[in-house]
Amino acid sequence: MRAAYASDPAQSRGREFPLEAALARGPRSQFQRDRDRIVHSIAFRRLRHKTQVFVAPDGDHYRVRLTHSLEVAQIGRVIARALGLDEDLTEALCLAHDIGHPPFGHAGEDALNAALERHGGFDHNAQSLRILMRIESPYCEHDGLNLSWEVLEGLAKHNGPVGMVNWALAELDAAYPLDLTTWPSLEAQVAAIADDIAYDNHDIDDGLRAGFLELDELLTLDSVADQWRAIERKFPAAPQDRRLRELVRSQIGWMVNDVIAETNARAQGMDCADDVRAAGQATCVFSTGLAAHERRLKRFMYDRLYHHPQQLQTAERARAVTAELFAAYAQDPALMEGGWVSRLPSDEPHRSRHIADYIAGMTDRFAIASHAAIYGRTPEGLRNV
Ligand SMILES: Nc1nc2c(ncn2[C@H]2C[C@H](O)[C@@H](COP(=O)(O)OP(=O)(O)OP(=O)(O)O)O2)c(=O)[nH]1
Repeated sequence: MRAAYASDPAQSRGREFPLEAALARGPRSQFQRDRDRIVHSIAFRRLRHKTQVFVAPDGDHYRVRLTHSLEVAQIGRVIARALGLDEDLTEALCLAHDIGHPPFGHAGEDALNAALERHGGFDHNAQSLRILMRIESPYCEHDGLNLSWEVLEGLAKHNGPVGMVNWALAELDAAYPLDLTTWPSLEAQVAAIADDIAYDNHDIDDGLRAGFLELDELLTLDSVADQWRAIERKFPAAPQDRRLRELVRSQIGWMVNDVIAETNARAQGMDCADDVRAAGQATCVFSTGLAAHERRLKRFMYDRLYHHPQQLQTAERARAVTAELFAAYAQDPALMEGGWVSRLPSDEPHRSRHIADYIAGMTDRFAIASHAAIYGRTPEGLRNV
């Protein structure tokens, strides 16, 4: 049953470019249409070759941004349904939340941010909106996918109210105001916490698979050790790899149930979606106990996996490759493919931002191939799994 504080597609604030009446009356709700526009986008398909944790992994079982986004959507839908929220809006937000990531994940983002230092910097969340509102343009009548206000609002405020507004977001917000200073809908808050639940857990799985993490190290975290002991008691004879899958599954279940209970309690008395926006604080959160565990887990993952010496080395290489691509296109824009050369603005900051848009849209493998074509050798030291 739809909760009073759920977003209602029939009450959507609309789109930047109004839909033809015939389209608006079709069989799908507005948020269903948004979800479908995202699934059919090129930017979404490119996520299959974008870094989650490991750059261009050779192993088929590692997460990439696409499989991560699908896992986020699965978790988001479970939470949304339990809370009576709009599942289509939640799913649209989960599927689109990483669309602005450049190649090589955070390393690529750091390099583009440095390249645009004098031109306002680069931020993957703002870039998601730039892609969806301006860059990917499958329609004849306007630029962008022309998504509902609620989807754009949720993406812009993936991390809550926006304090420091990046230039890209400022530009889009000026054209189509997104109320950046309030909290977003509960659907957006669910998508954000589903993102954390998904990567907190699948990165354990991938870290163990890659040999960057060891089970003994993980068991130094009390809550993980408790769950592991329960699994050992329940399945004393099961092979280790299955028990590890049970561990990840058990932790996801624990987190999901905790979020549902805590959010349910906090949302009591809210009568509409705008009550969530006006709450002045997050409504969809972990309980205090689980939040403390999750912080410890994240710290552990940064120390042992994301900032593992081998990962830092790869990141250094990825930053260099991205910076070298930027330098090459800045010096000779004709190296860019397709219509990117003919659309190149002549003035700054627009010229540099255009080049950053071109690079940010690349998959890991396209960036590696482009670098190889320009510099005459395949960049080394990027892959480690
Ligand atoms: N290899 C590597 N992976 C990282 C690093 N920092 C984060 N990650 C991975 C861990 C997660 O799978 C994922 C989390 O980053 P996201 O950009 O998806 O979320 P984050 O919370 O940083 O930002 P967001 O919520 O999107 O504003 O990226 C890093 O320094 N190196």
